[in-house]
Amino acid sequence: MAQYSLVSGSVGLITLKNPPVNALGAVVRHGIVDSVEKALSDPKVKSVVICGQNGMFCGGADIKEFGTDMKGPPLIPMFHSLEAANKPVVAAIEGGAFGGGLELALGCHYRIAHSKAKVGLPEVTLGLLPAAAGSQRLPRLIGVPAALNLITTGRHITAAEALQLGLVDQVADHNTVDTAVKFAQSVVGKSLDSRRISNFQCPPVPNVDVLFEEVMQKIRQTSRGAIAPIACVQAVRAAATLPYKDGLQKEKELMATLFTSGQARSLQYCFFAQRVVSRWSMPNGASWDTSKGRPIHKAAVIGLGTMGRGIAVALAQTGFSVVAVETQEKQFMDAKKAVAGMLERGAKRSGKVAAHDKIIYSQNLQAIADVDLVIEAVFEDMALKKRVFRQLSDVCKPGTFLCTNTSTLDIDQMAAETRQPELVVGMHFFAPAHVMKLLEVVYGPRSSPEAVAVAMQLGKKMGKVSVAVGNCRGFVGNRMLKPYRDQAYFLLEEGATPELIDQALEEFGFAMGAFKVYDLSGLDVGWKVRKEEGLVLPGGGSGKSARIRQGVRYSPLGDLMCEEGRFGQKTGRGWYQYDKPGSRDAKPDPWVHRFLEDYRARHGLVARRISNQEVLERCLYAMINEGFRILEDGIAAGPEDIDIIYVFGYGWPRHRGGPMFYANMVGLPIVLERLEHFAQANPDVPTLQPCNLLRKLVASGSPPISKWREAMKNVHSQL
Ligand SMILES: CC/C=C\CC(=O)SCCNC(=O)CCNC(=O)[C@H](O)C(C)(C)COP(=O)(O)OP(=O)(O)OC[C@H]1O[C@@H](n2cnc3c(N)ncnc32)[C@H](O)[C@@H]1OP(=O)(O)O
Repeated sequence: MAQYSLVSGSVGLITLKNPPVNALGAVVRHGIVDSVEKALSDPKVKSVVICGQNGMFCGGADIKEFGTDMKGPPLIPMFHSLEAANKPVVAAIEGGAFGGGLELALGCHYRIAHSKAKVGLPEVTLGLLPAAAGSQRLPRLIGVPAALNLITTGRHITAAEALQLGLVDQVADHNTVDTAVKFAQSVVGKSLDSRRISNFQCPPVPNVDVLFEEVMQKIRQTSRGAIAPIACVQAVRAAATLPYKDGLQKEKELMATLFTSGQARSLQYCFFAQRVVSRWSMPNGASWDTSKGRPIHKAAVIGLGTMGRGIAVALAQTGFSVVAVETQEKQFMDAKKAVAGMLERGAKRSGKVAAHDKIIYSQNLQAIADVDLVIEAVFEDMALKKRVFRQLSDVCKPGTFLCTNTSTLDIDQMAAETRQPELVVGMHFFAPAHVMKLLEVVYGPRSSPEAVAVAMQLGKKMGKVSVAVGNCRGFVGNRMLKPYRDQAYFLLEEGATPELIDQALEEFGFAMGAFKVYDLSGLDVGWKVRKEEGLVLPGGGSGKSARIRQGVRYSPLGDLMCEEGRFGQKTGRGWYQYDKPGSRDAKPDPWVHRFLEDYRARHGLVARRISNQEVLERCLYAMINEGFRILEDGIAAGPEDIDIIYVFGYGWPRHRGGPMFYANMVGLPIVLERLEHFAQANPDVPTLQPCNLLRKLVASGSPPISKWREAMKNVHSQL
């Protein structure tokens, strides 16, 4: 609702009330229309202030209404009537004004923001554009380049930046509403013509066509197929080149396309999914609202390789005291230098002081005796990790949480080495750990709810999107990656090239195709693991058994590449060629094509034409099928958990919502039918066999993704 009151004898105060963010739902919109009418028709009222309750101006349109028939007054006429009012209207912005909330403020004659408030037009992140005249008013107010930046990125800016851009008129340090009321009184009688933004011309931009051409080109390169950023540019261009009324019409047309698009649905799903996963639960019933963590003041990182360095930096930048331990002399010296550099660069970017003093370096494990939490990041070797956990259990004070950054290994085996296995959890960071947003928090059968709560809270403090998952090989992310990668290799055997597969995946929207990722992360990493698993045969093996391991189809292509010393970017040669070792510019390599032809000839394989569609279906449906198995096994609490992991950790295009949401969009019967088809053609690939949960969902009429959790309830959990 919106509450109306008369304050200071002459100011009509309209307070938006719709917790938690005062979104502009139908009831609020009715409330605003009624209140404005009261204020404008009351002769006692000389000016109007609009604010939001509980320190929050307005989080924008109510996103939950988007899928409905959206009754109630529309926003644009409401903002026009505010702007046309003959009494000054002032927005008092506390907390934040986002999307429709900022558009409401732009309809007012003046804007006053609290110094801690943030404002922005984040519609693009929801697959939309600011279509309550925001795309037309903002460029007229702050100029085309600045508006383009805010609208196409959706970034939230501080009150200080908003003041500098001329987006707000004043910044208040104390009571914003009081300040706004006084301000409103002070401007009574002043002409409002110059305050009505829709009357403004956009400040002229030299070479406007060139500017838009450049921006559009950049956006096409970076948007990975997302349509909303492009529509945003087109809408701002309309503001820059057309009269307000025509620009508004263009905004409406562009929005009509976006509003019902699958991309908007996907992005809005991601918005809510991100919030759903923060409300974690474990199969034993423990959950975010019943389990409390403990405060962490001092943490330790064990092992200062790539991951350990990133984790130490992330912790220090969050404000934790960190003991960084590395026992090998050379690695220790290299790490100290590298971490200092990372902190310096981070400080330069953020404008904050580098947090060097937060980190104490040591080569001695005894230095961590008094820490509250340890994150182990030593080499991915179970014997080594077990030894480290035994030592940690001896050295640390009782009650210290012991976390492992393993990306695949069984955390329960590590817990078994300690005196308090209930304090052991996985904290699987993604490289580079100080940059990547995702954190998989892995609970084992003995992990306590308190330990999970601590890891989840720590992740949140570090600015990570933390997802609680169960303990199995590869957890959620890497477990699903395996069938995807297997299919990519099988497709090479059947006639594809790395370029063909990567192009299909990148056109789909992945940041990088499977083979570019291999080259980036190093082919030798997986080779080492496969060797330990006994999968690697010299020369890839021979005869029929060369392409079968433990009864299932296996491609030795990755092993053969490693035998050639082709480890990827680091050696300047991998699935692509690079100018020099360490270079990132991947070029197709005729050597790889010949290598594949020789391989096929050796194994009697006849290359066939492989379409982009087949690449997508084989790679993605195999991955999705594993996702359903993960749900079936109770390793992830719901499809949202899987999708958020893929969007934040694996370069899955957000505008496609995550693998499980994508399956829901494609249609479960289609996914099932294609998997059945591929499974029949590849009986030696068990990961293509459709799993029971998928079959069950299809048999029960393919309910929408929001109902999958119900269907999962009756499926047996292995935890
Ligand atoms: C014609 C079209 C016109 C206009 C288009 C729009 O306005 S689209 C909406 C544009 N607004 C946004 O994108 C803002 C979305 N919200 C946020 O970014 C954050 O919620 C916000 C406002 C910065 C607050 O962040 P905070 O971390 O404090 O809270 P949290 O994100 O956890 O949100 C709390 C709960 O509020 C729900 N919520 C937030 N915004 C909206 C919204 N606009 N509509 C509906 N619901 C919203 C959010 O889901 C949380 O709910 P919960 O059930 O607690 O998970």
